[in-house]
Amino acid sequence: MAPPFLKTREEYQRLVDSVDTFLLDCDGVIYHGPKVVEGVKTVLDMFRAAGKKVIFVTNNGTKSRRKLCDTLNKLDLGATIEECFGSAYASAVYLAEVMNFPKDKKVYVVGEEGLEEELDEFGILHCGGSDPEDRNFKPPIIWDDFKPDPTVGAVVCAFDSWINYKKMAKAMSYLRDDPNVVLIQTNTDPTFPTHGTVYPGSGSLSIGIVNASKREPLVIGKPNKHMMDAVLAHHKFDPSRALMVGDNLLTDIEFGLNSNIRTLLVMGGVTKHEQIYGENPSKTVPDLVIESFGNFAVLADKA
Ligand SMILES: O=C(O)[C@H](O)[C@H](O)COP(=O)(O)O
Ligand SMILES: [Mg+2]
Repeated sequence: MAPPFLKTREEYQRLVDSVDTFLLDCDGVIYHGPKVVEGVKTVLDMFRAAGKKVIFVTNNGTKSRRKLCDTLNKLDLGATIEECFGSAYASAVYLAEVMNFPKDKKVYVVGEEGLEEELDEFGILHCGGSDPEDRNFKPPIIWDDFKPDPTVGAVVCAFDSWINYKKMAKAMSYLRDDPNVVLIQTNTDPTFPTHGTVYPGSGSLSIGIVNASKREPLVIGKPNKHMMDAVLAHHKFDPSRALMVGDNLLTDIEFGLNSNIRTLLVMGGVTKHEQIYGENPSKTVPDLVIESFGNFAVLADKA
């Protein structure tokens, strides 16, 4: 059955009254690229003033918790680092605390500074990433130039605006040459919303490495439990009074479903109206739908 589309002030109020903890996706819910979604500041201020817990949960692997917090605060959203979680952080937690990644091994990073920062926080050695040697690639490919680092024990792929053939070839060869080298993807989002449309996301960038290596990657970000484990290590909340708000059915809404948390889908991000209300709707169904998270701002208007 198609989920209810919330439209009235009364419907918004009833939902808000039933929630103590809001888990908020970022790209597509809080901001679109550099722009904050209209009404979101008012909504967050109102929720916090009412004593509600707000937790930001992004799959964006370019942002460390610190960077995510800075991004939110540049938009005047008053975030604290304790409220901020990302797939880069959850990946570092997984490597350090679940895998006990050896201190003398390195991660080959297909990603940016935010991921490197989180690895540094956990004392995990890394190479690749922002190293100019890997970023400044121009054809032709000089195959003999690549001297593999024998200490690489994992390849971690995140969103990487500098993705190039050299990085892909290096990542693939670490995986090809040593079955003990593990492949981790921070997240697999095919697209993300920005500048009024959608563009290739992290999953679309790392799929070539997955294909070439023929490895089954371990995926950390939403909808996987590793992301929720990272949040739950910092925050206790009653799942029956929590709400996962997101724009992506396969990451955010599945994440809520996997965690037994109600879900609210916002439009205007990566999901199209027909995926919910069309003739062949998605099998992933949110509990509720709203045009925008900013719509709750009408509740701040006492008139
Ligand atoms: O490509 C990516 O990494 C993701 O699409 C993107 O950044 C998702 O962020 P989220 O919507 O989870 O905040
Ligand atoms: Mg999103």
